[in-house]
Amino acid sequence: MGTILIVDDIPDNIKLLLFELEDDGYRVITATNGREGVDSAIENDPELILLDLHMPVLNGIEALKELKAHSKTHDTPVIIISANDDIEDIIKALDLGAHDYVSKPLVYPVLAARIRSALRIQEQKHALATANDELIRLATQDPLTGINNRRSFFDLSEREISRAERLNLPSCALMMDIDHFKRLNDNYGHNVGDNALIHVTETIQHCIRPSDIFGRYGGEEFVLCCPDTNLSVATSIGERIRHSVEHTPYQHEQTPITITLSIGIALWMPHTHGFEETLKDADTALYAAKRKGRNCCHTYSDNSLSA
Ligand SMILES: Nc1nc2c(ncn2[C@@H]2O[C@H](COP(=O)(O)OP(=O)(O)OP(=O)(O)O)[C@@H](O)[C@H]2O)c(=O)[nH]1
Repeated sequence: MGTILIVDDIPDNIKLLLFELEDDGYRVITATNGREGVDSAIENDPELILLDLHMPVLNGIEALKELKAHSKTHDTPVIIISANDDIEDIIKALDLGAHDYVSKPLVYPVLAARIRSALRIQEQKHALATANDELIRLATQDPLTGINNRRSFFDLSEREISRAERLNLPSCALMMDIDHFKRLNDNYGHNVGDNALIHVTETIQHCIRPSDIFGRYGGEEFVLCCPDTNLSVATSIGERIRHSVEHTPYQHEQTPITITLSIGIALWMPHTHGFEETLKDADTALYAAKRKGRNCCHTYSDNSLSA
């Protein structure tokens, strides 16, 4: 059972309700004017608020406005307790976001049913929000490594590139592919391969800035978008990643397994072409790095951009 905050300036009203609600198993906290009520709601985070309309210091409508404007309480259901002739105020309160209202004299079983209904709806809202978060996570995260999947990488990097275009800033793409990963799978099994992918992900994460967009592009291929970054900085980022992966072996039981990366780097300049083109350039550079013998970085050179 949750906590209910009663805000009412008449002690006898509070006493009556408190007795009934506690009897139903709720924890009850109380306040005797709107000001106290808002402060108590922010401090105690109740599941529901019973708010009287006519009160000194801050009346019910003013208190409701404050509750709906505060990040800690804007989602807390509020049931207004009103007199029968409060029609205008009841309409105002519902328009301001009150969940429901009950008229005095209170009929407790009706109020109790409305409280249960409000709490049920609140619970469903939370469950929906959690399910929504989970859907977003599934749609954007690579399930093995937890980093951006390809689609999320594209979405986030497109957003950054639009910003870079507006601010006239260069950006870079790095394509990174584990060398001879098939051998690792063949020698140690697919599960060890999976754990090695997680290990490489974590090693790369230690080398990048929070503003960089990191994603898993495919099986053993990773991609990085570095906004506001020129080619010489991107080359040092690439070299830092390459060096770190090579010198942070994956520990399989007693055996350290050295993993290396080949990295292709390409520059994107504002007002030239889309970032997808730069990703293709980085991919071309990656294959040049593979041809050069692997475990190295190669920079795509297009004189019109890098000159
Ligand atoms: N364990 C594991 N292996 C994967 C995953 N995705 C792709 N792979 C494997 O990665 C390997 C990639 O092999 P190749 O494309 O031949 O490349 P490579 O062996 O890394 O060789 P080079 O890229 O040329 O250095 C294949 O054996 C895939 O099965 C995954 O999620 N987990």
